[in-house]
Amino acid sequence: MVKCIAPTVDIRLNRTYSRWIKLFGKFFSSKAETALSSDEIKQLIADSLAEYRSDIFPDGILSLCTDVNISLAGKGKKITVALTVPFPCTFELSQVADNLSEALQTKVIFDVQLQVRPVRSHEIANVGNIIAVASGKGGVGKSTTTVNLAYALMAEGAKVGILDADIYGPSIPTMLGLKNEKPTSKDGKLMTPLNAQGLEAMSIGFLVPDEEATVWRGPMASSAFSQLLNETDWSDLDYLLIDMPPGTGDIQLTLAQKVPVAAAVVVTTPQDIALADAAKGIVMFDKVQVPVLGVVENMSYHLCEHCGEKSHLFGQGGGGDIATSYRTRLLGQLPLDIAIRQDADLGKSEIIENSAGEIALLYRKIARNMAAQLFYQLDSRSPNTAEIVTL
Ligand SMILES: Nc1ncnc2c1ncn2[C@@H]1O[C@H](COP(=O)(O)OP(=O)(O)OP(=O)(O)O)[C@@H](O)[C@H]1O
Repeated sequence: MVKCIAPTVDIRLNRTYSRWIKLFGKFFSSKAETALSSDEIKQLIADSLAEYRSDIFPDGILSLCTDVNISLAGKGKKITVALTVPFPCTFELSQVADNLSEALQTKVIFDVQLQVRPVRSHEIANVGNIIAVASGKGGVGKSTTTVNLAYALMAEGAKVGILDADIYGPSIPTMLGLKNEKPTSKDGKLMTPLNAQGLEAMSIGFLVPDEEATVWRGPMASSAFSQLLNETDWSDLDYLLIDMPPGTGDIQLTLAQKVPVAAAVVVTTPQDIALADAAKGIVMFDKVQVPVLGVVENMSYHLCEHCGEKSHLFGQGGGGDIATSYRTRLLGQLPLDIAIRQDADLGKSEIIENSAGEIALLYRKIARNMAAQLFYQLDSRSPNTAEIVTL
């Protein structure tokens, strides 16, 4: 009988790469000195993807990816891992690929397809999941955070839109560098959203002068908002982020009820007064059965430009405490940083400027956490999926 020997390729594990050696465990110790067969390499990669653990992959990468295909080209000079993921996570997977490349001493690349399923059914055409970004108190950086999270989701691989529900003080046009722009319409019925570097945007600020909307009463403001939501020609978005008006009054409650929001994120600063209002925000979403994915703590700390020392100007630990008290989670913390303020004023974003910069990476991590939470908490196969409340 002829014994079939799998062809070997010139790939050996990198002995010095301790993190992955630990992961590969006994396989490494038996194989480190020998060239590996292509089947062994594929198995090794599959095992390491299954074993990998992080906040967004608590049960490994393979447990939730589909269409996984590992292929070797050019006699093992390049390994491609093709897979489909249910939430955007490009940066984390690129780090995994880098680690594998180093451990195997050959180029490993991930060919990632994103397939985000809507967790709540609704009538808004071409929109997957609607996420409300809210704050109990004004001025905590909710709009700035919404814009940066939108770009961060895009950098992680998603198609994203932003809807400015802050009818009384729309700041999204300025923050996207679209002040004085007007939406057009192809059919005279639906408005084509404006496009800011790939991010689709709609705001009352594009349609009426600021002073005009400021005097609208509640019902007028909420019907203007419904029109913006329903009469915009979005193009196949994975996520639509809604920049909610600050506060927890009637207008916010009406919007939270009227819009088929899949979930909400609450932005706060660590000051006591902001935290108390953030708590009211969480309670408001609870009331209308909109799950809160977590809290983003903005202006958490300041890093001294000269000595690098971290100072907590507005207090410390508040965002985490409130998340724990209200049984949600802290999605992340952002510094008080002049670059964030300047970008917002100039209609730019750190993520567009440099998607691998320090601040961009913080926003990207929060965006991944948010999208992963939406998937895990509200996976439509789970009994926790929100009921649609139609009023
Ligand atoms: N992390 C940050 N570092 C520095 N400046 C920030 C940060 N976040 C927001 N800002 C600045 O704080 C100001 C308020 O931000 P923003 O308009 O986003 O707040 P808001 O909560 O949306 O306000 P409101 O809803 O009351 O209009 C802006 O000038 C913005 O540039």
